[in-house]
Amino acid sequence: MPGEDPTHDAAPGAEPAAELATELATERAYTDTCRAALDRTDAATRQRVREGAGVVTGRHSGDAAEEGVAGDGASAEALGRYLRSRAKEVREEPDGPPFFGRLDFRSEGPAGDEAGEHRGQRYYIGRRRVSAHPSAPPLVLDWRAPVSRAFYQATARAPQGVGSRRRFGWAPGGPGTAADLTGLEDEPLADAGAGGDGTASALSSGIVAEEIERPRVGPMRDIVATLQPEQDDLVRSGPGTSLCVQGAPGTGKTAVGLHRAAYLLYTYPRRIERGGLLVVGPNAAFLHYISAVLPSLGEGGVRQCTVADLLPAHEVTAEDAPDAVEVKHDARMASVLHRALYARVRLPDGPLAVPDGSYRWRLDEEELHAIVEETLAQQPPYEVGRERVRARTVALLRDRAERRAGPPGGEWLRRMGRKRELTAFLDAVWPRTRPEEVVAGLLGDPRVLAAAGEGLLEAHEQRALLWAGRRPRTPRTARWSRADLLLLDEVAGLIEHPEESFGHVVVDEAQDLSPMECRILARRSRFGSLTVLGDLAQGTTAWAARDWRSQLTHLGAPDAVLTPLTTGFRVPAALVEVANRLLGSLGVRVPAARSLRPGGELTRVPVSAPAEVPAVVAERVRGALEREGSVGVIAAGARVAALRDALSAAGVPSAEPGEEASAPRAAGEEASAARVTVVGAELSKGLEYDHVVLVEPAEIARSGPRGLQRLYVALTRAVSRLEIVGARELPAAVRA
Ligand SMILES: Nc1ncnc2c1ncn2[C@@H]1O[C@H](COP(=O)(O)OP(=O)(O)OP(=O)(O)O)[C@@H](O)[C@H]1O
Repeated sequence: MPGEDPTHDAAPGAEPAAELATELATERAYTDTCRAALDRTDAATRQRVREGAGVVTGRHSGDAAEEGVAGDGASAEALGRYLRSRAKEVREEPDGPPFFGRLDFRSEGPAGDEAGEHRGQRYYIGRRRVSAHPSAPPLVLDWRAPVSRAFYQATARAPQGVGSRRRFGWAPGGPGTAADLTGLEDEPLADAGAGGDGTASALSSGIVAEEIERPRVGPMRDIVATLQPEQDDLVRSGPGTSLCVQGAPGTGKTAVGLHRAAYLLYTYPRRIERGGLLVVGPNAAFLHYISAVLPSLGEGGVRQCTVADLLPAHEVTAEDAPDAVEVKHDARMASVLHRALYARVRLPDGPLAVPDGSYRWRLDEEELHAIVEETLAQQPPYEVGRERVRARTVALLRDRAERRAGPPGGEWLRRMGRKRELTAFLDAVWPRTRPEEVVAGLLGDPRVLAAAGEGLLEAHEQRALLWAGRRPRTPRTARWSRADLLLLDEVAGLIEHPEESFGHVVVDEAQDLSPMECRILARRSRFGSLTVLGDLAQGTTAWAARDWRSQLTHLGAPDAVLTPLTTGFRVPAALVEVANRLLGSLGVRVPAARSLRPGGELTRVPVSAPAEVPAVVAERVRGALEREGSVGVIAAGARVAALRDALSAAGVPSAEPGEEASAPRAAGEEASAARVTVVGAELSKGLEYDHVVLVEPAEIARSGPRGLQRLYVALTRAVSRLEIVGARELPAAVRA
């Protein structure tokens, strides 16, 4: 492995062996200095947390850096919170190399001028800032600091003042001590004069290539050491911009989204941390897979969940027929629910008389009409609307009173606002309600549904929605289905804006969200921005998006900047070629992927009889286990359980996605269960395995209306090898 050999043949600027050995010795000594500083900082942070107060040695050099001495109660509380989370991080932050890169800025020549204040400076770049003392100049800069940008962006053509870029190779998985530093590569930039762009130079780096080729076992890793320029551009876009990344499989969408989250938290801590940052993924296995990335970047406090986790916490005890599910996910339901809710508002049908001591104030029907109509026209949240009607009615009363006896005091206004007659009036024109009442009222009553759905829902769609057998007596006893929770959340959002609103939301596999699911996220990012990640070609749900603009509109970010990523870091060229054959049959227009990784092994394993498939799969898995890395068996969902049993019977126990590390295993089985995962094509989304055994692709292709998309997902999970096992013919769309 190149990384273990200090004399490995490094890219441009490789040093002769003796010089390299000297350089390595110097860098190892620097590693020791950094480690000692890190140990001191961590010990000091722990000490400070124990003391519970004091000056924070900000790890952030952005505007959080000087977050300081607690003055008032509020900032003391904030400081306490910060210290607690900092202490947690110190415990959680894994050891690892203290730096992965070095920049040497030029001191002379035109590039030296370009270097500006960094002229002649040398900077080490790592996952976190390292300094001997809070006020001492940093030994290592955080990768997110502004100057680190040049590490990712400088090229021979546009050196940005950088004379030379150094990359470091470390023993994989090691704690990052001096002994783990195994190699380095220098890339001269400023005097190269011509040739090369960022991508080319990164790819001629043995250290980058090795990182990309490294076998995958366990959860996803961060990619800070090898971020590519176009990825870095996305990662460093500001907090006010919503982004949408249309990325072919393995182009690093997920990685980019998570690194952007880390970047935003570092650069805009007040703005982003106050609102909170949310990462939304498609399922628990995926969330488990990505769960280690942000903590490895020092950001532990980010909420990572599915859309369903954000929904009201009702127990799901009913199941919908597929046609009902489809209507409930449809964007039209938002309008239907809006109508159903506002159908409760009634225009006043008479005057209002409010007693005040021995006197009675009288408001005319027309005046009251105007109040209700104007409030409706302003479209406030329902609950706000009710209070607005109350306030405006009281204002009318005040005008009356003023004309008669001069301005009344605040106490009088409060008394009027609480009058029984006024509340009765409000209950009649703008009654209080709850989401459960509105949704149960709609789905339980054909007349209510017909009125709210008129011109929006076809008769057969209304029939699909109606609770026939399970009509509850009260909303309290209603049995809710999974899709009903979407409706409840929608209505809750119409009644009152959700309390939970995030400063930034990263949404992965966003093509799969239904309009109603998108709206759940839109409601929770009203004052923030979004990073929307996905691939239209991988849309496998019944409602998957076919174009980004409408999806972005549902997500509340119609103006998001749409950027394609097409350079793949996972799937090698030979396998991308097979997957790309499917693109024309998927009903969407997306740019094809091109792989950065040459090679890849594709093996077709025909099986003579369907009954023999499981045994052949077991045999191939056993063969795959002889090589390094993870093995994924991907099949149509309905086949997964049987395959798992067959593998187990053949002595190759496997795990479910996300369970690899904790899979139960008998003596002697350690390696297999931790390395072999059997997963349905649908659930394989976002995951990757070094070796994929793809079982009966024809079955996957026929598994429902988005079967070909599911097959496209399955075909793009392999990092190195893909074996296609099956008794059936390959689907026509993938045949060469
Ligand atoms: N710059 C990079 N350096 C090293 N590895 C990278 C880089 N970019 C992406 N990768 C790796 O490529 C693989 C695919 O990345 P990721 O899962 O983020 O892609 P994706 O676009 O979300 O894929 P999919 O659409 O299939 O879910 C991961 O193992 C990731 O770590």
